Amino acid sequence: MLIGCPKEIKSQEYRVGLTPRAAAEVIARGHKVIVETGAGTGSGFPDDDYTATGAEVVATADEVFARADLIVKVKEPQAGERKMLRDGQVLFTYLHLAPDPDQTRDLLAGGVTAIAYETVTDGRGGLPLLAPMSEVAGRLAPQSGAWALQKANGGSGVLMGGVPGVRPANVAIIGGGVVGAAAARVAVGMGANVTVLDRSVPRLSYLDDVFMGRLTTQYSDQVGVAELLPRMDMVIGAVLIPGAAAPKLVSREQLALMKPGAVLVDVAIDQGGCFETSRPTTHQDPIYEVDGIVHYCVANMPGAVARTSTIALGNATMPFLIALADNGWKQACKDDPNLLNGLNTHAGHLTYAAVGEALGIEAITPQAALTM
Ligand SMILES: NC(=O)C1=CN([C@@H]2O[C@H](COP(=O)(O)OP(=O)(O)OC[C@H]3O[C@@H](n4cnc5c(N)ncnc54)[C@H](O)[C@@H]3O)[C@@H](O)[C@H]2O)C=CC1
Ligand SMILES: CC(=O)C(=O)O
Ligand SMILES: [Mg+2]
Repeated sequence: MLIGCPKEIKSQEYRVGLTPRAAAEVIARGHKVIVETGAGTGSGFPDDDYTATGAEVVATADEVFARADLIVKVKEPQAGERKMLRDGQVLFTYLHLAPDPDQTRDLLAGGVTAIAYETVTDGRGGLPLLAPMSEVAGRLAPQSGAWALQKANGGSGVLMGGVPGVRPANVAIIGGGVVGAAAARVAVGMGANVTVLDRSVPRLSYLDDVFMGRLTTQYSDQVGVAELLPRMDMVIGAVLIPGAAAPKLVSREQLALMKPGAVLVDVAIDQGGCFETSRPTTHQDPIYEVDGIVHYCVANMPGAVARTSTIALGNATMPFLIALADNGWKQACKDDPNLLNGLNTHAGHLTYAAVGEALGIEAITPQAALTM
């Protein structure tokens, strides 16, 4: 199989979908690899690292898209990339379709077989291809939020850890999954006073256990969130209902409950965001203010630490990439129901129910797609 990896073109996205190690692995199994020149540079992998594995480095994304059977990427295909995708081509990347009707329409119109990293499962209730980037974004969230709290950035001027005699920042993390736990770890480490909210009591028990009294857990309901807001210096949004549009947990009206210069970090922005006033921002222009509250809503946070993120993502995608290359997408998905859960579009059909519900498009089952 010919596997193609273009250079990412989303704003300030320095990750790459295929590491030289992954290229070496599939080439050793008899496959061919083409990589766009410069694709790995932002992650510290020059073209030579790819050519050393036997991969072919080509000058343009057009050539990668025109020749490859399987395209491996990081971010959802941008409008220009979607024009280059072909009927029957397999795309393996993050998609986040629920809040993105334009992308969904283009993938369906193009007849692309698209497997979304964020909905591949592991059979233990986890999302193995989302988790590594959630670990990164979670660790970054308090750091980015602390920067936004600084006066020069519009924040209230509160230091995360306080100082002797002055209280630390109050930080609420809504959603205690992978992002939430990683964010808690860093926020606690910075000395903040941390509360984690979740709807899963077993998850709250787990966090209560592992943090051994260094944070507070709270069941997440509307009244509880509203009661917390007036005291918080920072609220980190980290909820997920897999594949679905994020539920809105803080309304615009509720911003008035918050302290002026408090910060909202909406990590769930890639699924549409969990605060009503969130809209996606970029690393170039990461924050904006609504009613005196600073919003940080970067949809590709891990791109900021591309070296770490690319290697972590490459480790996680490698076994699935090998299965797709060795067996073809259909057999690989028949063999592995967890990979099949990643299928979001095939031959003009949407194959993920939660995306269909969010966008009002009828979805078929992924099993039905295997018969087409
Ligand atoms: N902006 C970025 O660059 C990145 C964003 N993400 C996003 O972060 C979000 C969280 O991802 P993970 O932590 O991996 O998901 P996860 O599935 O590990 O955790 C989500 C948690 O949210 C909880 N939850 C669901 N509804 C809730 C509610 N109404 N109130 C409180 N908790 C609720 C669930 O019980 C679960 O514990 C996702 O939208 C993901 O795509 C992940 C990586 C990078
Ligand atoms: C998860 C995701 O969208 C990202 O890492 O950018
Ligand atoms: Mg994203």
